[in-house]
Parts: sequence; C-alpha cells; structure tokens
Amino acid sequence: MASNISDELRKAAVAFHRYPTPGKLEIQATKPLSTQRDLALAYSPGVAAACEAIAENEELAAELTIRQNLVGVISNGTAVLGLGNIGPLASKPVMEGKAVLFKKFAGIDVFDIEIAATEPDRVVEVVAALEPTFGGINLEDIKAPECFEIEEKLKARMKIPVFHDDQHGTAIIVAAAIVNALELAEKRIEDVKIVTSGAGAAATACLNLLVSMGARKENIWATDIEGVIYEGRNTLMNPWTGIYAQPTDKRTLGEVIEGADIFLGVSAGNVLKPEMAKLMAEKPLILALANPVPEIMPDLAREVRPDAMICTGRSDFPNQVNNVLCFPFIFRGALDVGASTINEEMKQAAVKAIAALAREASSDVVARAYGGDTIPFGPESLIPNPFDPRLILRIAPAVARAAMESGVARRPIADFDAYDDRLSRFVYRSGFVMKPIFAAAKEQPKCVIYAEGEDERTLRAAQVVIEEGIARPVLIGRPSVIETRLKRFGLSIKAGQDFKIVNPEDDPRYRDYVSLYLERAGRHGVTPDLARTIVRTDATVIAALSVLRGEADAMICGLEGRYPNHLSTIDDVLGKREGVSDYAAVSLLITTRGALFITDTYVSLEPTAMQIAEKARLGAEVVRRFGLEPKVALLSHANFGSRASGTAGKMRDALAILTAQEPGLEVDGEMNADLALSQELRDRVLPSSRLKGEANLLVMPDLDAAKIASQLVAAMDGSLPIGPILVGAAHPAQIVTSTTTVRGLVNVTSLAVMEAQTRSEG
Ligand SMILES: NC(=O)C1=CN([C@@H]2O[C@H](COP(=O)(O)OP(=O)(O)OC[C@H]3O[C@@H](n4cnc5c(N)ncnc54)[C@H](OP(=O)(O)O)[C@@H]3O)[C@@H](O)[C@H]2O)C=CC1
Ligand SMILES: CC(=O)C(=O)O
Ligand SMILES: [Mg+2]
Repeated sequence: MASNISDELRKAAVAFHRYPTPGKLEIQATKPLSTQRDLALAYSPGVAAACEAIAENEELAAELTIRQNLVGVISNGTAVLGLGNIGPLASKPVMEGKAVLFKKFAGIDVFDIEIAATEPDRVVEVVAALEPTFGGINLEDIKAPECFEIEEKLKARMKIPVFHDDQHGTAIIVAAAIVNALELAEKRIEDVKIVTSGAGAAATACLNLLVSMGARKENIWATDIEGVIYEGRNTLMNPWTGIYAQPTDKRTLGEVIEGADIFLGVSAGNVLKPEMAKLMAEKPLILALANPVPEIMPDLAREVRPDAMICTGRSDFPNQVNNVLCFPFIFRGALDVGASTINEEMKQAAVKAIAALAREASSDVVARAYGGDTIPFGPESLIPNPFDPRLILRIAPAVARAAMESGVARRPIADFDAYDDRLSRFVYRSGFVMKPIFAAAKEQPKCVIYAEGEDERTLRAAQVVIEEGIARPVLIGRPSVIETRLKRFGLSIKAGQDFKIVNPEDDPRYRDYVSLYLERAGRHGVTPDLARTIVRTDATVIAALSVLRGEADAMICGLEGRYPNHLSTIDDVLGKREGVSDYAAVSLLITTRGALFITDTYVSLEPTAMQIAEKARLGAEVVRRFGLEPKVALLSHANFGSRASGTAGKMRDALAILTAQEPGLEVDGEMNADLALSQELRDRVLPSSRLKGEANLLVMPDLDAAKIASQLVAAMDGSLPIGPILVGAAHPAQIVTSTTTVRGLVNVTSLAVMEAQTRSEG
C-alpha cells in the first residue's frame, strides 16, 4: 500500500505531524475566560441567555455561535486521495489537512469528522443529524458510487450547503484549467476528445460540469480499473457513470487515447504510459491529478510530448490543479451569504473567476505584489497558484453574488465594497503579506552578505534561504566556527557549495578593502591605522564594502551591536540614495486587524517637518513594495488643528510639504491614532478628510512615539513584526535588531533581495 513518495519526504512528513504536538490543529477560545465573571457569561448561568435566544429564533445561531463559520469536513475513508479505502481513522490526517487549508486560506473553522460507516443510508443518517452544528458540510474522500447517493440524499434533507469536494471542487478547478488550455491550444470545448482514467467521484463530476459547458458526450471516453465504460458492460457499472458508456468494442485506455485532446486522470499513479501520451492529438492537455502519485510524471510526459500542457495535483510541479484552489473560497462565499446550498450557478461563477484570475494581465509590479504566478499566463501557468491571495478576493464575492442572484442566499450582502475590504483584511492579516516578497525574491535570487555570519540565527536563516531559493548567502565569520556550529545545529548547508564565507582574519582582498574604506570614511575621522583594524574586526564595514564593490548585492547586519552604530557605518561606506536627505526605518506589524506600517522607528530622534514629509514618502515606497496602496496618517496628540502645540504644528507643516511634493498620495493629518484607524471616528471630526478607510502607514512625530507605539501594539496584539526596514541607503542594506528571529531574518533577506532586483533593473 505504501505510496510512491521519497523516504526523505516520508520521514519529514511524519515528523511534521508528530512534533511539537500530535496532529495539525487545536481549538482556541475567542473569548477571555480569566475571571469568575467571564465564566458566568460564557458558561452557567449566562450561557442560558444565548441558548434561549436561539431557541426562540434559530437565525440567531449565526450571531451567537460559530456555526455560520463552521464547516464539517466529513469522510468515511473509502477513497482517501489515491490511496483507496484505507478507512476513517487513517483518513484523519487528510481531513485535518483540509481543515487547516480552510482556516489558512479562507478563515473558516472546521471540525473534521471521520465516521465508521460505509453503507450510504447510515452515512446519511449520521451526517444529517449534524445539521445543528455546522454552517456547511464538505464531504471528502468518499468513494463512488456511494458518494453520489450520499450527497444527493443529504442535499435533499439539509438546509445548509453540502458539497462533495472530490466531485465539485475538482470539477471546478479542472474546468477552469480546461477553459484556459483550450484557449491556448485554439480548440473549442464542443470539438475536443476527452479521455478519462477513473470513472469515480472526481471523474464523473468533472465530466458532468464539462458537458454543461458544451463538451459533447459522444466525444467523451471514460475508463476505470476495468477499462473502457462501454454500452452493455455490466461489471462495476452504476447509473452515474453509465451515462458516459460508449457504443464501442474498444476496451482499454490504450485503445481510446488515440487523438485525445484532453486526458483527465483522476484514478491512480502511473496509469498513463508514455506510449499512450504519444498517441494524443496535437497540443494535448494532460491532467494527471491522482494524489500523491500522478497518472504520469510531468518530466516523462514532457519527454514524449513536448507540445503538451501538463497539470498535476501536487505542489511541487507547475500547474497544480487541486481542489484546494476552490473549496476554501467557494465555502467562504456561500457561508457569507448564508447560502442554503451550493448550486450550479455558484459553481459556474467559481470556474469563471478562477479561469479569469489566471489570465489577468498584470504588470510586473502587480504580479510580484500579489505573489501569484510569476510565470505569465501560458502552458506552464494555466491556473493560479494556490498561494495567490487574489483567489479569495475573486472567488468568494463571485460565489456570493451568484448565490444571491439564484435566490439561495439567506443573508444577502448589502455592501460588496465593504465585503471586499473585509476579505482583503483577512488576506493581509494571515501572513500572506510576505508572500509577494518571497515570490519576487525567488524569481531572481541575489547575493546577500550577512555581517553576523557565525550567529546561530544567521546559520539557520541561511539554511532556509538556500533551501527556498530566496538568496545566495555570503557569511562573514571564521570558517572553522561556522562549520562546527552547522554540525552542532544539524544544518546540512555546506560552505563553498551552498554559500560562501568571508573570513575577516584571512582575506586576500584585505588591502583593497582598507583603501576603499579610507576613501569612503577617511574624512570621518578614520586614520589608516584605524582603518586596518576596523576592516579586520568590524563585520558591518566588511559587509558594506563588499556591497560597494559589487561582490554582494545586499547586506544584512544588526544581530549584535547598536542600531545607530550600524547605521553610521552604512552611511560612511554606502551613503544615502540620491535625492534622500535622511534614512528612515519602517516597522511592519501584521496585526489581528491587518498590516500596519509605522515610521520612523529607529533613525531620527526628533525629525523636522521636512524630514517627516520625507519619511512619509519613503514609508509609502515600502508599503507599495507589498502591493498595497499607501494610506498615510500623520499622527499627533491633536486632531486637525485642535491644539496649537509645537509637534501638532510640525505635523501640519509636514502635511503641507508632502501634499505639494506628492499630490497624489492619500494622506492626512495631524490626527490621533484612533482616528487614523477608523473612518467612523474621523467622520465625526473632519468628514472631508482626504484619507479614506483605515490608514496603513502611521507616521509618528518622533522616535519615542514610533518605538513605543510599535512595541505596545506588538506586545498587546501579539502581532508579527517584520523589519525594521531601512530605506534611504544608496545600496540595499538592512539593519535587523538583537531580538530578530530566524523567520525575521528570512523576511528581511527577501526584502533585501527584492530591493536589489529593483536596483539592478533600474
Ligand atoms: N487533484 C485533485 O484536486 C484531486 C485529485 N483526486 C484524485 O483522483 C483519484 C480518484 O479520486 P476519487 O474520484 O475521489 O475516487 P473514487 O474512488 O471515487 O474513484 C476512483 C476511480 O479511479 C479508478 N481507478 C482506480 N485505480 C485505477 C487504475 N489503476 N486504473 C484505472 N482506473 C483506476 C476507479 O475504478 P474502479 O471504481 O473501477 O475501481 C474509480 O473509477 C485519486 O487519486 C485522488 O487523489 C481526487 C479529487 C481531487
Ligand atoms: C485533492 C483531493 O481532494 C484528493 O486527492 O482527494
Ligand atoms: Mg479528496
């Protein structure tokens, strides 16, 4: 039964599931339970009030419980991936996995439920009885033909969406891929020959959807473990697949594959042989979707059919056609309008949204910003990448609208702009913020030199950066120390092979470095003797010199020592970017409300109005790198002239300067922080404010305010801090802090690489 995955991946996956706690999920309370009063509200006696309210009006369950955001992922383990009938208990990792995907991609909570029942009526009884618990039911990995009967009966009985993911999630994403592939191949769905391997849950639903889109039954050839589904066959037949029976004496996949435009594999690994692929029509589409082993491995298919468009269900090849691109988002839309079902209109809306997203022409900047397909639309990129944050933004509203228009929405959305805003906030809160930066970095990894190359965090970050193809690291440090530590920490990267070392105690470029340093810093009180010592001992100087000499594209320092000292070295050696009068440090916090940028958190103690305006402009530049439009608030203790104090006046002056310099920038001030984050509050004070919605860049009047505010927010909210991000240097240079984590270093590395790419383009 062992599936064909490498030993290395198998071990890593088992460890992943085992540590640090068994499994992939846990339940978290969303209300505090720290006092007796909390307990009285959450539990007896207070909870009775919520119960009675629902007993009187059941719609209130959507407001008083998690039901409307809770989906049951339910399996009986009879068709688990392509592993077959391995039973409900063994299916649990997949169901936990689906639960995590629902949560990560769409913010939907899930109880995974594995039931020990195979007889359809029994499964129906168990699931139907769960209706009070859930806002929707996602049936998973239940084999055909039982799955058809189970779903049909549940749909008839339940007033919430019941969706068999392997049927419809798969059909939707397959249809989207086919729409796009046919356009590229210049073929029409009415004309193409479609051959399946598999005639089960996924295959049947895919074919039904394709027929509803124009595919012709006489062009469809379904095969399963017994071969071709033909008229008169009486083994392993059922009414659902029977409709695709062909009047033919051909009996095997090998016989019917000839001239096929589309191979749809939803069966088992390695079923499509290279010699069969050879027989397909020109520019064929090969959908080898069995998991974890596809019907044909992409390299093998490519070898025999260089003209083919090839998709698999896996994350490690391009064109991942997997229902993960659909189920989180179709449920998001359905739940958000209280849909009673997921109907054909909603499915078609999802197909269109996915197909259109893949084709969306995006400028370089937008493609990077969204971290989606860096490969432009084409044979290698027929559908969006599962991490494309636009998936939720496009599919959920399209599905919600279709539900409303087709009359199945119990809680229609009144304001779609506000809904879009809510979805965007979800996207940017959930760690997707860094995705575009990682995607951009991986596209063209650059050479990054790390000053503190012996630090454990640098070594661990280097391992990640190399494995993920984000950058080519150079570590400053003693080779023997680095080697010993790599061994101690169990890291596999190798000096010379995966990364380079610059050894300050023994570097042939030493003399050149000293004279360059003198050239740059000689007028800052550095004598030749001092220069010789510094270049041997100060890793930040060495890092900056190698960037200046073009030996590295970007530098990172700051794990040790003080921020101002690192900045002053960078200033001595690299200097400021042309047209910039001062540096700024922008801190990004991924808060529970979304991404919040704060400037200047490290550089200027008491900036002038002119400097504040510049910091706002540099901050806006950073916000744009994340694909966001800056919404800038100049913060103060006063609101729009409410007090005549000095700092309020300074922020007002800064606004005037900024508006003159960059009239298109959405900025206002001076204002309090609460006004910056609430349109409603702002409307009460200055309804005509140029700032709309929530500010995402807060410009602080001085360093105290910036540092205190960012640390307070991070500590109270548990926000994820990214940065500080240094702007204003003539070459890419970043200064982290002594508390930066390994993940933090990886984040800053990606930002530095992205900046280096922009410089080399410019
Ligand atoms: N990429 C994606 O998003 C998805 C991929 N899949 C994959 O599709 C496959 C099928 O899933 P599903 O439809 O839910 O399961 P089902 O059990 O409902 O259907 C499986 C089908 O494949 C056939 N089959 C099994 N082994 C072979 C074989 N060696 N040669 C030819 N046909 C075979 C079965 O035939 P018979 O019944 O006669 O035994 C049956 O028709 C799995 O590998 C699954 O991982 C499924 C859903 C989504
Ligand atoms: C992806 C999926 O649902 C499956 O392979 O079963
Ligand atoms: Mg499945």
